[in-house]
Amino acid sequence: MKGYLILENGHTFSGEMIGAVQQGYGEVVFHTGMTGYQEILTDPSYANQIVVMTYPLIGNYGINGTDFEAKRPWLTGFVTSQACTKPSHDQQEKTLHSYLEEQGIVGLTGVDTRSLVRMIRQHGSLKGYIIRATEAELLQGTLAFPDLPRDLVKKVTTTGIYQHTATGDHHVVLLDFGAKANIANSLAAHGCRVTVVPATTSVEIIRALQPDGIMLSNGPGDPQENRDLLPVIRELAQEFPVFGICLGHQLIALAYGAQTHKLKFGHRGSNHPVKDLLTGRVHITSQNHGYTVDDASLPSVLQVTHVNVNDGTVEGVRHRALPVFSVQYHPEAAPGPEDARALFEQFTALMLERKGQSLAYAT
Ligand SMILES: NC(=O)CC[C@H](N)C(=O)O
Repeated sequence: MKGYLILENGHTFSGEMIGAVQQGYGEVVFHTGMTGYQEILTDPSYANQIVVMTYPLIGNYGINGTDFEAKRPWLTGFVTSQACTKPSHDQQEKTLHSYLEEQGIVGLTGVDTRSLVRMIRQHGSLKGYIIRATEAELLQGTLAFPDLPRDLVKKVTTTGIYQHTATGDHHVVLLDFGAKANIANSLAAHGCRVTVVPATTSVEIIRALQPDGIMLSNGPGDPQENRDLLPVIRELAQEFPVFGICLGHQLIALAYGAQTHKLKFGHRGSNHPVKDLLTGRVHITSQNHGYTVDDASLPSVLQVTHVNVNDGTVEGVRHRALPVFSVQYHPEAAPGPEDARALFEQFTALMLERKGQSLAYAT
């Protein structure tokens, strides 16, 4: 069935509908990874976005039963140049098409993604619809492009407290702003017992859980929508080691008075070079963010620890006096390289130090 991606700047791209045959509306963003589409489909940070894959062949290893980042996708559409209909992998359980269909997500394939991505790079991110060609013809000229829903963190966060892992040397309370499963998995792999709590959990409840450290997760939307969470983060940082990833990083920066702004078209891919200013080493990182922390707005209590080699934006900070640090990229990878896994060791070292057992900032 023929379908269109209709952008707010008036441009239309045609293709074939896959997945659920319905309308999808969102911010159209692109991801440059060659693999990792299953993790991208289920990363809650993509809520209300239509994701365009720049790599031309997507779906060739199918969908397996293990690589999900969340129970369901939160994105509103998925665009490819070519969607593979006959995947081949020993763990493959279903095709990309059947997964999208089952999850009620619309996709469009056969799209000229090179020219689409060039347009997004020139204009900045754009809102758009995926829509059946017949429906689009009926609606011609009448489509409105309203602002996208706000406060997405409260939509995607867990509704209740739960234990991800029951045993471990350090008890980490993970504030779920739309957390990818691999954050809790990476913590567990580094010897942590993980309790996941809703984004709006109070300091009193978190304290009663007796954590050794606090993890602030990734999550969707504009970080500035979450100002109500900042006092909680500041208070937790006085008592516990805190590690923030992506949205968690942006919220730490906002909590200490920095500003964030929207990037022209964001960073989404699996090979973004980031320089660690403390060691001089460059790591290849997995990224997915549309906003960034303003370097010039950082208060003196926060030190920039990482920068993006491509565009110089802030990729990590640490507090000068407290055991609080964060990165804009994804050390839990999935999809992506594993260069940055040592950050989890840094976090466990800080928790050990709090217990009076070791030195912090092991390098
Ligand atoms: N992956 C994330 O946590 C993204 C953070 C934020 N929503 C952004 O787009 O910048």
